[in-house]
Amino acid sequence: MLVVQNVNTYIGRKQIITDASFKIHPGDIIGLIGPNGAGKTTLMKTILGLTKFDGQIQLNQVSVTENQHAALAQVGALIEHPAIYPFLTGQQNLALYAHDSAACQRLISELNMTTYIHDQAKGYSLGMKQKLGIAIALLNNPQLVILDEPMNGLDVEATIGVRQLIRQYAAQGTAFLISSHILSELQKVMTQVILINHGRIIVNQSTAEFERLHHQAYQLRTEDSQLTVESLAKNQIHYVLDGDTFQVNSENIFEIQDILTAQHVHLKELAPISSNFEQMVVHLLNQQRGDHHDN
Ligand SMILES: Nc1ncnc2c1ncn2[C@@H]1O[C@H](COP(=O)(O)OP(=O)(O)OP(=O)(O)O)[C@@H](O)[C@H]1O
Repeated sequence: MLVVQNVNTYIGRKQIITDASFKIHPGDIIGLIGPNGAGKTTLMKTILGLTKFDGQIQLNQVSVTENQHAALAQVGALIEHPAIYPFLTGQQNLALYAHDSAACQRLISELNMTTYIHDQAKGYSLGMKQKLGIAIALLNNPQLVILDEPMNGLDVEATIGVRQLIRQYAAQGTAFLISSHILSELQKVMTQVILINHGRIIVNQSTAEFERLHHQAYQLRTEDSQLTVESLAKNQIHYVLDGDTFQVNSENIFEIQDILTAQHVHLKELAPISSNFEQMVVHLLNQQRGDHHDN
């Protein structure tokens, strides 16, 4: 559906995105993550034809450029601050974009906005504006929805509501590209993760693949802890021992199994320690910096 190929984005003379390539398919929920200033918003703006870039961006085989936006009719977006007219009511703001008023009413009630939708938007709180911005992005059954920090300012109930809406739309084929610093929140919905650092995509994987490949820690128990301690130490394999449970790094688990087999020590348990997505991301970014001290 969306193909981004060898894209370089420039702001002024500064290159912000370098050689970005990825695809988005119907129903994908892509979590776009990365440190402050990594280029997430710029990448989103580039897809929306709002920046200078070279390379190819195509939506359903139709090119998007800085001056060619026809393909974007099927794209809903919320980038930075929602584009809301303050002297119009929420309802009037939505009506500016809505093709189908019944679908618009459904969104208002799904996002719990009925009590204030007829008030002027200038009196809305941050979260109320955010919900209105999300509603605008979801109007008219878009094929692709781009959301920059959508959970900004949302309370718990609104966060759950937006999460459910994202899942519901994705199940019907809408694709999402969502940036957020709240990784635990993104983790609940995303099916694919794109990690960007210094304007370069360093990871583009399904969340299942990401967790499998970047899982750092495993726990293992054997039938002979003492012999296991001696064998691991002799082979200079780092471990932490708690009772009879060893915590080891994922990159060592095949070697450990070979060592234990050679010593005729049987495994009682070998299992990944429940994944902490945040730690995995920090570890990857630290690896990029050539620094291995995770916090
Ligand atoms: N209008 C601009 N003029 C100059 N530099 C810019 C402009 N907009 C963005 N940049 C630079 O581009 C880089 C990427 O910024 P961007 O806003 O895309 O990052 P981000 O990943 O969205 O960050 P954050 O998580 O803080 O929102 C930063 O170094 C930023 O300083």
